[in-house]
Amino acid sequence: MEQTRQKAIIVGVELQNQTDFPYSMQELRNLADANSIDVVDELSQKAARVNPSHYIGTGKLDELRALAEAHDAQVVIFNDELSPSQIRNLEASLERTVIDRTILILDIFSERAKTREAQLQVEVARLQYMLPRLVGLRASLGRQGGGAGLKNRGAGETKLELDRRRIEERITALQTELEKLVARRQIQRKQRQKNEVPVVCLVGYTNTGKSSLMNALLQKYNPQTDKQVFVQNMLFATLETSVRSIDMPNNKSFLLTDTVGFVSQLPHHLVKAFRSTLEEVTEADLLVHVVDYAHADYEKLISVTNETLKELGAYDIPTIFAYNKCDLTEQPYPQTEDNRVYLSVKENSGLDELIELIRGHIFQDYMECEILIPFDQGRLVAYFNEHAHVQSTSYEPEGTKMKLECKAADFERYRNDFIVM
Ligand SMILES: Nc1nc2c(ncn2[C@@H]2O[C@H](COP(=O)(O)OP(=O)(O)OP(=O)(O)O)[C@@H](O)[C@H]2O)c(=O)[nH]1
Ligand SMILES: [Mg+2]
Repeated sequence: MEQTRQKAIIVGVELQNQTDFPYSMQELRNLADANSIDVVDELSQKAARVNPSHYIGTGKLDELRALAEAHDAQVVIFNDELSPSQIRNLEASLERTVIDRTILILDIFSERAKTREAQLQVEVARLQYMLPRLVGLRASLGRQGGGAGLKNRGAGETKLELDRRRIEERITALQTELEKLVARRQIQRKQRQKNEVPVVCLVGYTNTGKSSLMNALLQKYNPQTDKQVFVQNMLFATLETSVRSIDMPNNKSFLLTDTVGFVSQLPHHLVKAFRSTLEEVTEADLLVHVVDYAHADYEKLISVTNETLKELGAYDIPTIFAYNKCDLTEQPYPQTEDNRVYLSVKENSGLDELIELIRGHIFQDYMECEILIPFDQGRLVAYFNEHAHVQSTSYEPEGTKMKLECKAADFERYRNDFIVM
């Protein structure tokens, strides 16, 4: 049964010289919507800084109270992370549930988390956020007892007894469990590194089509696979990292990683908790930055993603751009321009162009050569058949002649075992 959606007012402070304010309020609306909350009105204030006690000034606060009453809105959502005392003061003054941007994102994450690792990460982030806010978060804390999401708001108000110590103990226990999972993931990653298969990572703002792109490439190159990933038209459909091998013809393959989408002001605790998941990004050989080119604010979304990458320490990894959803724009596609491919994953158009660009980046160190392998080095013939793209093979009196495209590193490694023609 459809639950009755809560009504909320969103509130933001526009700082001086802030250029992205309207956009950030829109994003807050989307986050509320993803949490099944209806935004019925919004209130903003221009100020040099956020009011330390009540986020907004006294006059605005009166205005906000009147607005909430007029709309019968049970919830007020603030566009930044509130301090513990701000939450306390605002709840006392508004007599309504007070939510900030951070808890909104945390709630979406906890509702979406499917794997144990993602669930642990979200819960750690959420508990760390709550710890200093125990007194303020009267209503919000109730949710802890009843599980994820805002749906249980109010129902657990009496469960406030979860005291600081129990929360701290719980964080420790969760972190211990998490470390075990992380260790396992790191072993897998080391194994992959040893295999020297290049790693390409899809990054981008949430809902731009990263997972769709992953599925389309899998469909194209590994059609027999049943390892498709989850796609949905919503914020943060993906919270877990998936790694798939894309096996192209010519014995060339790479690993493609799909991961969580970004949003502006991704809460600090969350980034920290997801660090192990996101480490995959920092160790990639190439990033494919997926852009929703049909989004009115796509440039802003690109810079949000770049900011997040910088925060993760992944800013200097070679990057190419996939301008997706061109089917919804006037832009001609498929088309490649420098480091950019205009494409539509939905229409299956532009995938070849994208793959070409990816290949150009990760297989730069491939070379073409013609070699003669003496018969006593027969194992090399087998090796190149498996690891290189062999264009022709012929058998000469002195050995096997092969024309092939192989890794420059392989060429160097076996340089003394064959004769270059
Ligand atoms: N019109 C159009 N829609 C697309 C295209 N590619 C993806 N979509 C849709 O965009 C929505 C989001 O796709 P996902 O692949 O889940 O996006 P994502 O980037 O993985 O999102 P998160 O995991 O939330 O970060 C889905 O509804 C897709 O069907 C495209 O080329 N054109
Ligand atoms: Mg996804």
